[in-house]
Order: sequence, then C-alpha cells, then structure tokens
Amino acid sequence: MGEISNGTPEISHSKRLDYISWHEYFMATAFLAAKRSKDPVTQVGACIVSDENKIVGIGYNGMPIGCHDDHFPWGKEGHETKHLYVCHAEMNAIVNKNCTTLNKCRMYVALFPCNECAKFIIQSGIREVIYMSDKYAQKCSTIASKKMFDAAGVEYWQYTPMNRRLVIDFSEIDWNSMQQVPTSPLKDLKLQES
Ligand SMILES: Nc1ccn([C@H]2C[C@H](O)[C@@H](COP(=O)(O)O)O2)c(=O)n1
Repeated sequence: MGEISNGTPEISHSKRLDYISWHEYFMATAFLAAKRSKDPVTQVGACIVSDENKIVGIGYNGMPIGCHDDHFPWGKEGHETKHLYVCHAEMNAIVNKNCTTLNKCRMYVALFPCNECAKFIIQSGIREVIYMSDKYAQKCSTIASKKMFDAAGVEYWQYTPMNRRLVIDFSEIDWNSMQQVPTSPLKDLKLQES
C-alpha cells in the first residue's frame, strides 16, 4: 500500500499478483505442521486437500496419544528406537480428517510415504501424493510404496517450490493503520506494552 500526499494510505483497485499458488499454500501448510514435530532428526508434515481445494486433514510425526514425548525414545540406535513408536505424519493426517471420506483427495507431504503409510493412503481413497523430499528413495519401504501406488493408480510427483523461502512475519500487517472494531489482539498487546 502506498501513500498519497496528505498521508492517507492509497488503496489499490487491482488484485494483488504476488499471492502464493495452491500447491505452495498446501505444501507450506505441511511444512508448518512439521514444525510441531519433536523428532530431532526428521520432521515431517502432511496436509490432505479435497478436490475443491479445501484442507481436510493435517498431521505431523509424533508419539501416539498418551505416550509422552519425554518418556519414549527419540534415538535411532539400539533396541528401543523411535521407529517402534512414532506415528507418521501421513497416518496422523488421515486419522485427523474432518470429513467423511478422503475419496479423490490429494496429500501434500514433506517426505515420500513409507510402505505402511502408502497402504493407508490407498485404502483411504487419496488419489494423488505430492511430496518434497525422497531422501529414502533407496529403502525397500519406499520402493514398496511406489510399487503399490503404481498398482493402485495413485499418482505421485515431486514438488519444486517457486520460492526457496516463504516467510511468516506476524508484524507484516500494520494493524495500527487500520480502522477495526473491535481491535485486534495484536493491537491490544501493543497498547498494553506501551
Ligand atoms: N514418510 C515418512 C517417513 C518418516 N516419517 C517419520 C518417522 C520418524 O519420526 C522420522 C524419520 O526418522 P529418521 O529415520 O529420518 O531419523 O520421520 C514420517 O512421518 N513420514
């Protein structure tokens, strides 16, 4: 927003052009969910989207409900590893769904799904998987996933982001220059601080 000579903000009448695409929006949502993960090595987020571009499920990798993050292992070596316990992001996104069916949905996920999640994805009716990293491409579990997706007709493709970075800046919106009733929480916070 620019400013006209008398100090009043100038309001543009044409639409913004630097908005993010649907793919960017949903992949970024998966990455934001991954920020909730306590896994010290690999943080994964998944976002399920309907054929009307509505988000219907979100998840990240974490311990099951009731299995406290501080009481279960996060290591990869030895008998007791995180792999015995952690729920994968894809599985969590599926069980967290807020609609009756995931038929014809697509999933945005930070890491290519393992074979166990691939089974869940296929059985749930998800038709497309958009992933970012394929760092375990050589693992038997990833090879098995691709074999099952190919047989079941689930499409998958690697996402290449338009922007390397997407920054969320909570101070970006200048609440003070806006007339709002009631005032926003951020504005109240600023008033309390001053
Ligand atoms: N598609 C995937 C693959 C893995 N995860 C989770 C499971 C673990 O918490 C972590 C992988 O750990 P690493 O072996 O890389 O130390 O990521 C998932 O949620 N989805």
